[in-house]
Amino acid sequence: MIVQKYGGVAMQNYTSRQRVIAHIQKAINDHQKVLVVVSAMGRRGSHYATDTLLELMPNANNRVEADLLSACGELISSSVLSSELNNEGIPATILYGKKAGIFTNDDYGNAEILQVDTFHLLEGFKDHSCIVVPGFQGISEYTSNFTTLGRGGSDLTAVVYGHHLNAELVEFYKDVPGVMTSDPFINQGAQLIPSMTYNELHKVIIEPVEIIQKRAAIFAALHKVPLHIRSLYKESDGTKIIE
Ligand SMILES: Nc1ncnc2c1ncn2[C@@H]1O[C@H](COP(=O)(O)OP(=O)(O)O)[C@@H](O)[C@H]1O
Ligand SMILES: N[C@@H](CC(=O)OP(=O)(O)O)C(=O)O
Repeated sequence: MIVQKYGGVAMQNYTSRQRVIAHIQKAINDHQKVLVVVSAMGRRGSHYATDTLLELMPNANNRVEADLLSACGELISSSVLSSELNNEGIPATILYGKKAGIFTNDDYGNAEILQVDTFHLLEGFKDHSCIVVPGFQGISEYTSNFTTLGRGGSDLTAVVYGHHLNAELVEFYKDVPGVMTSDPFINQGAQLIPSMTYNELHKVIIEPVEIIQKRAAIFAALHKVPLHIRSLYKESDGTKIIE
């Protein structure tokens, strides 16, 4: 069983999601079961991207409402992908809200995960090779409100599931070949790093555009979750994060 995470760029349109579906099919062939964590579609300006949704509430002073609004992006994305997988003949199911099992405190916008309940995921895998879950969100243990896990938080969702489900691997499909010596969109001479330690990964996570969310990298290092960061588009081997 593996976990795959697809970010906003991978989920942005039908064509990119066709690549997502091809990677999921391959994962089912190779690993039998795959948990797919998705982010909201696209970047600022795309209809359902997190930043676009948040523009609907420019003066948000109620963090309950802001988190509910942001969580909608991943709910849209996961429902669309699950439907497209089924249309392609890949029987997938979607789990969200309490059934996704990520329970948090009430620190809206940057909630802390208090408990992970994998019951419904394990039940789902009895009948399905593929389960799709919206990333970036949890449910408050105290109020049952939607909460979010900090910007870039779908990475954390994926790593947390990887740990609690004892996944063989957590894969991240990005718009870069893997982790490079620096951001290739800034430095064209950047080189792919084929493998690195958790410590080395930590050093290349530089704001504002983090290759992987810092909280996710810290959690992965703490629990030794095996990570593979790779390209959605190119048949590159990407970067393996090893101890
Ligand atoms: N060292 C690095 N190697 C590769 N990409 C990097 C690096 N540092 C920053 N980045 C940036 O990280 C981005 C990928 O992260 P992100 O956009 O959060 O992915 P996604 O949302 O698709 O999961 C790349 O588009 C790139 O601009
Ligand atoms: N959509 C959320 C969560 C996330 O992880 O997105 P992405 O995987 O596209 O970075 C955000 O923009 O913060």
